[in-house]
Amino acid sequence: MNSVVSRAAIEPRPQAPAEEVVRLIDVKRRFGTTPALDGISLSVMRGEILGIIGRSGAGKSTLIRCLNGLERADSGEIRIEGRDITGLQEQELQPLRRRIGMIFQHFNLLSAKTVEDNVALPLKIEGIARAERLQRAQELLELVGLADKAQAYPSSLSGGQKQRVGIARALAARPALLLSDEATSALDPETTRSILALLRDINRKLGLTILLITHEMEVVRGIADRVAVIDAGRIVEEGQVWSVFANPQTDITRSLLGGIRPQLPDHILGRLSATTGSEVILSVDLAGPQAQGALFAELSATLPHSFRLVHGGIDHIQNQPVARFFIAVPARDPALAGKVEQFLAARSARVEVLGYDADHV
Ligand SMILES: Nc1ncnc2c1ncn2[C@@H]1O[C@H](COP(=O)(O)OP(=O)(O)OP(=O)(O)O)[C@@H](O)[C@H]1O
Repeated sequence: MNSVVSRAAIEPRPQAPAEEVVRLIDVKRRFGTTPALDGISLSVMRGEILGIIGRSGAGKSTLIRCLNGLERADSGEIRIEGRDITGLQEQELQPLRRRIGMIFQHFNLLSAKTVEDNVALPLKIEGIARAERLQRAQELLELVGLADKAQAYPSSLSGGQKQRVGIARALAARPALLLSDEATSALDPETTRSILALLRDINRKLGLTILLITHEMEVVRGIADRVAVIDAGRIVEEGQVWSVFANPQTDITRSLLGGIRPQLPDHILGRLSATTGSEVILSVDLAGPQAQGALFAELSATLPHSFRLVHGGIDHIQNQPVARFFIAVPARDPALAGKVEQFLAARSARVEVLGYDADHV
């Protein structure tokens, strides 16, 4: 991964650590009878990466368009660096828009311009002299690992390289906020990881604030500090990424997490019965020190032969262990599953009885 960041490339302004770059208060936007945004309140602090995740139609694009002033909110406040933008005229919005850099799913590069000219374009619009803007473009291309592609045209670049150019261009005018609109959705998993690592690297070293809109939990997991889950124009869940992964509170979040958390294998799920079987199948969710695995050794010592591990694993999110296991408890002693459940719940595990495994021998 080529993501060595030079501090001089962006020259962040030193700021108080707890300053809000973005604040939304009860923002509403309706299209006919559809409430695209139905009372959104949220903050993004300077230097933070906030992931906003939701299914198709949840309101993500409307939120982005309201943030960059392309769409007007019907009511509520949208503050960028403390300034309410909701009542501003188009002319007044322009300098504020320059405080927001954007990267897009399809990169939006100008095909007739070189990489260097694409990156320098926001500075040209600002009226910066050519020599100065090309020097800045060169610094930024070094920042994103593409110093040797300055004279290339976008058509000769891979998707990952095009997005690196997009990131360099978004940073050209030294924005206070980087808005990422599904920026990795068109990329393969490996390229996605390298782009997320680059964004994380820039965020850590330079304190860049990032608001990242996505429908993929993998993206949130890879980069965000905090996550807000949006559904039908409302934030239905919000918190530290590891904590939301460990203990999702809504069905929407659970369904968005579905693809990346261990699930009971289909062949076992398919034969579960609600009433009878040789084993009771339990899911066990753990976070923090209890997720390190010692809990099952303890359970085994306290209640010998009380379970077998069926499936699952330990993940690490924001350096916190987050685990999900599926265990099978013999059903011949009807009280045993209850004892196991009690033992685990007393040690902060979230336990759910999924059913009886009818066919296991
Ligand atoms: N210009 C518009 N006119 C009418 N309805 C709209 C308009 N823009 C958005 N909507 C509706 O508002 C709701 C939210 O749409 P939005 O595009 O913000 O969702 P999204 O989360 O970005 O979805 P996707 O991931 O599919 O882009 C949807 O029901 C959509 O149909």
